[in-house]
Amino acid sequence: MKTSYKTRYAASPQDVKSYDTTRLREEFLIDDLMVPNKINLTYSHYDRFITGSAVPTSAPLKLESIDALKANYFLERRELGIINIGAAGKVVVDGQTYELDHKEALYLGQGNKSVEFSSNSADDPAQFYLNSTPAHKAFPNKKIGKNDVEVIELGAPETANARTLRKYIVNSVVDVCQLQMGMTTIKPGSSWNTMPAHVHDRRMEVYFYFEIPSDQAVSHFMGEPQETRHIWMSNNQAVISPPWSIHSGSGTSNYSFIWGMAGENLDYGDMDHCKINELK
Ligand SMILES: O=C[C@H](O)[C@@H](O)CC(=O)C(=O)O
Ligand SMILES: [Zn+2]
Repeated sequence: MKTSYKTRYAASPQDVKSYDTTRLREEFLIDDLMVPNKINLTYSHYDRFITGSAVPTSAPLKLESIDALKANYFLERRELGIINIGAAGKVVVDGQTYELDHKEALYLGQGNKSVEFSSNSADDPAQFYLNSTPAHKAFPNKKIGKNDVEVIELGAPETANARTLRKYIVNSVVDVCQLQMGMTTIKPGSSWNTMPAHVHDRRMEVYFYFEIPSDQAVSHFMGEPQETRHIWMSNNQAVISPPWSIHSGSGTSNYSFIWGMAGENLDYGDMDHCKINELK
């Protein structure tokens, strides 16, 4: 069995106030991503959002259904977003092959029965990051190449938050039920993402941090705006952000991250911003 999964339940902000470092990490940190020759998944009860990775080496990896879905196949009642952060690879979906180069993405709609991941080179594998959410309507599969994304420049060097945000799977690029995904890259010399911070109680979010140098780290900030906590993150780790929580981070170097969201609406701009000098 090359597919395994863990379950994470939803926690209330009242409870999270009393969590120590260990408990906070047990509930929110995902630290088993990008393991070669495995599909590792985390099933969160926040919006039933699945976060995972597939790193095929010499043999392809098949996306199998997991017991938590009680489904005949993984995408029976789900949609899936895939972003490749490794070398070139392929995703074969019901006989159709999609070539995914570094930082290319694929949206798969509900109803696809067979999904198989492979790398073009076993020594330099593809690294597929996966986000999946419940879906009850089948939208067409779509590859999103580097030229298909919507690019926004945010922040400034003076406030150490200069970054480039790329929207890959949003409803202006591809038809989706509820999944949204994109990638943000912090510019050299800057460290802060998503600052000014925001919450969006309509949607939960998962952040996957990558391109962090091995001797550096990112401190991820979570919690209600007036009751924040932090989690130190290493390269290729993800963190679940409850709908009531801010999700912001500051690195000891620059880095990139993939954000994925699901919930009540598809309005990317629906955020309640927090005043920086009012955070606690
Ligand atoms: O709700 C939106 C998400 O938190 C991210 O898209 C924000 C982000 O990448 C950034 O500002 O750096
Ligand atoms: Zn957000």
